[in-house]
Amino acid sequence: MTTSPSIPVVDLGSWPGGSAADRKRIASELTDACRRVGFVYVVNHGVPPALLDEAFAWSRRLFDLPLEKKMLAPHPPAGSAVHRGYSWPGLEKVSQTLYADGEEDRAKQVEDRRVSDVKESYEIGSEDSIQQPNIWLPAGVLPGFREFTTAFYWRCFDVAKELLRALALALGLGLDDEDFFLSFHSGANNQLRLLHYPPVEVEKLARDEVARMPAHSDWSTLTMLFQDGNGGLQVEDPKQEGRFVDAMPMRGALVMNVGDLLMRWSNDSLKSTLHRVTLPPLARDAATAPRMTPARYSIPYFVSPDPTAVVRCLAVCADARNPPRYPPVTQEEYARRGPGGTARGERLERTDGMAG
Ligand SMILES: O=C(O)CCC(=O)C(=O)O
Ligand SMILES: [Fe+2]
Repeated sequence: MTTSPSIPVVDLGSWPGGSAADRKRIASELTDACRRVGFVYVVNHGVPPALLDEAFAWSRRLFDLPLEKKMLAPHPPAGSAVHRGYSWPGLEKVSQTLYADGEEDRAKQVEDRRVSDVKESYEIGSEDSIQQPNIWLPAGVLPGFREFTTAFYWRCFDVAKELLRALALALGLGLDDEDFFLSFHSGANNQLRLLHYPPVEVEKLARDEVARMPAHSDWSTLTMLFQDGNGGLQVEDPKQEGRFVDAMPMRGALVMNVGDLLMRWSNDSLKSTLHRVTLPPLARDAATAPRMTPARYSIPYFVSPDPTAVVRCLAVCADARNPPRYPPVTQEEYARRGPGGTARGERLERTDGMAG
């Protein structure tokens, strides 16, 4: 399996216990990738391949359950602020309205989508979150699922903490204050998402008669994504608006991307890049294209600040010639605005009113 040339690869292997020089180099590589592309493959991140295989196996077991069993943990109806539990195929419709730089009132492009996404998902948060209580299947339906996924949630946060430390180090926040971002992230407001895209007709996907996940950015500080080997994730080319490149699967790697809040914190110097899930590369070749795409499983982990954390433009990212572009906002307020809330003059709309 290959990677995409335009998405950098960063090896985190010598980050823990590495020399100061090693850590600086890794931190700069990661942060440069966030500046240029907003997406980066991270290898040797510390989640063992066997644990990832187990996570995907639990995801398969969950989605293999009959619909009526999965519906025993239903995602709350549209309009609810709670984004937990099982979303059945067609419930969610991701769309994004793009606005000219920072201006909320001038629509540059308005997407009016009539099709729903052919995917199902299950959202898990921390057991400590009061605002976002988990919605579990009744005991006995998938024994072991709750225990595995809650432990996996915190395992992912261990990796996220190192990524947040590296970003703080390279941005030069204070005197080597690696823990700057961590002080806003207790981990309780993150979200683990299991995603399953069932096979769909290649022709229909190619003609936009069905969708998997249309272009959007994430609301998080950062997102870590684990994907299976089937492909389909695409990332907007930072040099050419509207052109998307494949983020090819790379076994064992995670794909990290900058979310809207980190972009806001960094005064747009780190990029929250549009991405989407569409036809996998194999299915685009007319000569060999199967009639149906393979199924796709992916596991994003959205890392967000605590609800009362104030996201304020970092002093090191602004000066007289480049003043702060956004007023300070709490995570809570930012999330509460829901569709129409702007991170960088963009809107992310979902049928359930929440986003990762
Ligand atoms: O399935 C994927 O690879 C993408 C998921 C994603 O972008 C999201 O859930 O925000
Ligand atoms: Fe996303």
